[in-house]
Amino acid sequence: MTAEIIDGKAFAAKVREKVAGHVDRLKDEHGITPGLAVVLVGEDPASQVYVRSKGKQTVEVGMNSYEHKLEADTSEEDLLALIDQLNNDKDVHGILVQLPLPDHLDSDLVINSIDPAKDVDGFHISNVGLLGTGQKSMVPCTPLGCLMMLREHHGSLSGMDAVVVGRSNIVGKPMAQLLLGDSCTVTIAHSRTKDLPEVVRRADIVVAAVGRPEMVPGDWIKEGATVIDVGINRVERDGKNKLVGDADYESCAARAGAITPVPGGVGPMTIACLLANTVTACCRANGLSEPEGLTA
Ligand SMILES: Nc1nc2c(c(=O)[nH]1)N[C@@H](CN(C=O)c1ccc(C(=O)N[C@@H](CCC(=O)O)C(=O)O)cc1)CN2
Repeated sequence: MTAEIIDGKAFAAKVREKVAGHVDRLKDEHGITPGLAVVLVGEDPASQVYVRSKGKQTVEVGMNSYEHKLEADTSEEDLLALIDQLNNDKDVHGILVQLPLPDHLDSDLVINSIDPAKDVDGFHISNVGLLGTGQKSMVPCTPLGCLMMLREHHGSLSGMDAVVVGRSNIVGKPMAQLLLGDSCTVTIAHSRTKDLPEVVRRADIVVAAVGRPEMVPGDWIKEGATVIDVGINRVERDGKNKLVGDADYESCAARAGAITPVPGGVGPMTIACLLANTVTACCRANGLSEPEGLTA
């Protein structure tokens, strides 16, 4: 079998188009412009690229973008003061602190200081609890993007066997909650899972989110399964830098029914879903109905 390629770049463009439509309506009918504040601490080169891209795409869909770039040695007190200011700014509907933070800053403390209603990353402990109990929450962008692509590809996911390889708070755990919410039978596998290849071979849906280059080989994949590759790993091949996922693309594509490529799969959906979450947060803050097609 040769897998169908799930084109995340094209799908993300459609999500952005939908977001732009909702933003137009918010402006025309309610006089409200959604605003997203992104906070970057330090000069991590990859983070700088992602933050630039977030700002650009925010403006492209018609929203206001507020960028706050802080020195790498910014104190926790100063960062928390900025978040407090953004929490109280009525023009800011979404707040995101780019991760990873420099080591001297406590990420959990910082994330949990964001107003949960403005936490467009969905990382605040309140949103984690709401998602885990099936209540309305802000949903982390990468898993939301994966869910949207899976729903688009399969229609209903009900009754499917899903294996999430990786148990991070940012991707693995919320991904499992979302799949459970769509009535999949879900296994979270990790480095200590016994007979990992056999566990993965049972799955109709495999979400690879371990952060290890090409860890999942094709012979772990059930014929016809869907592979969602969350990994973004920079490796050197033949003297050149290359981006690869957590799944070995060639061998997985030879067995899977559908697969997301890296780059151009899950990555672009992360920022598209951030924009979607900002519109959702803005609608909720103003007592308006949820934007259709942009939430879990
Ligand atoms: N506060 C957050 N920090 C981080 C998150 C997050 O969701 N919230 N996720 C990642 C980084 N990230 C967004 O912040 C992100 C990563 C990758 C992409 C993307 O489009 N990747 C492209 C490849 C780009 C490249 O060449 O490097 C792709 O996969 O096609 C977008 C956003 C960590 N931090």
